[in-house]
Amino acid sequence: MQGRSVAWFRKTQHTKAWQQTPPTSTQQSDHITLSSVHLRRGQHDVLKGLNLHWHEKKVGLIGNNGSGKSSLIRLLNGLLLPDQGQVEVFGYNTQQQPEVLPSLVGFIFQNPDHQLIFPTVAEELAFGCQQLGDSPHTAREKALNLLSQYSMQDWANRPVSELSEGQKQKVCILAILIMEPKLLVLDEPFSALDLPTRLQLMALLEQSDCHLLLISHDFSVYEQFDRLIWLDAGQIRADGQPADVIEAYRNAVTQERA
Ligand SMILES: Nc1ncnc2c1ncn2[C@@H]1O[C@H](COP(=O)(O)OP(=O)(O)OP(=O)(O)O)[C@@H](O)[C@H]1O
Repeated sequence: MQGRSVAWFRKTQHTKAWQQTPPTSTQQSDHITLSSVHLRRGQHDVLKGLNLHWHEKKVGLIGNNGSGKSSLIRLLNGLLLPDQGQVEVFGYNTQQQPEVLPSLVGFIFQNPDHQLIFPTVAEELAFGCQQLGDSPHTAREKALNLLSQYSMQDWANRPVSELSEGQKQKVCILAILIMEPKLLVLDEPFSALDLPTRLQLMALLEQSDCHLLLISHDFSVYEQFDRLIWLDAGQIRADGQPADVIEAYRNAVTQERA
């Protein structure tokens, strides 16, 4: 997705849907389920009858370029809808109840510049709260509280444009976490970042209580993950403990190159 549309999505889609359509306890579940999902994009059958179900907190998604990872994650907040089959996120069908999804599912993309739209850090963080119905005063208080929680009080008035890439990505993550999504989806969020910054951001994510779905070509980030899914040409090729799935993927790539 291009940057402008990510910003647009955050600005327009994080509406007051949560207040308008509060999820009921009977509706909510801890599962995400894709049932017989077919997805066609352009001339490509990207997903071909995909069945996938998970409840684990930290799940990774790997696969070659073009295997369908980004398409799959866009099904989780209704940015894409399946041509056939169903997607249910915490009990909500993405076709039947799309209005609830922006409050449940947060996205972080590779390039923070595509996501950040306000001049200062505090304004950026407060924006999400205002979208969820807080007054400007309450939203700013929440932003300052969150910054203190992460020992970043002095970041409040820093101009976003003067932050490094890693610092911007940190602000992006906080700007989504402040909205308390139940699922946070990250598409290659660390690819431009050095090792210390990656470790710092992973630690930040691990402190949060939400479900994570992470796409990364850097497999070291999956060490502490509960589950890793390997998507190959729109189908699940392996699914299980990260170490096992990474080994299977590496072996397959090595054999295919031989
Ligand atoms: N906007 C689009 N219109 C048409 N086809 C698309 C579009 N975006 C992706 N595709 C096609 O869908 C298929 C899967 O792409 P997708 O971006 O989901 O793969 P990916 O696994 O995320 O790849 P990468 O690792 O390179 O980001 C590819 O064949 C791609 O050409």
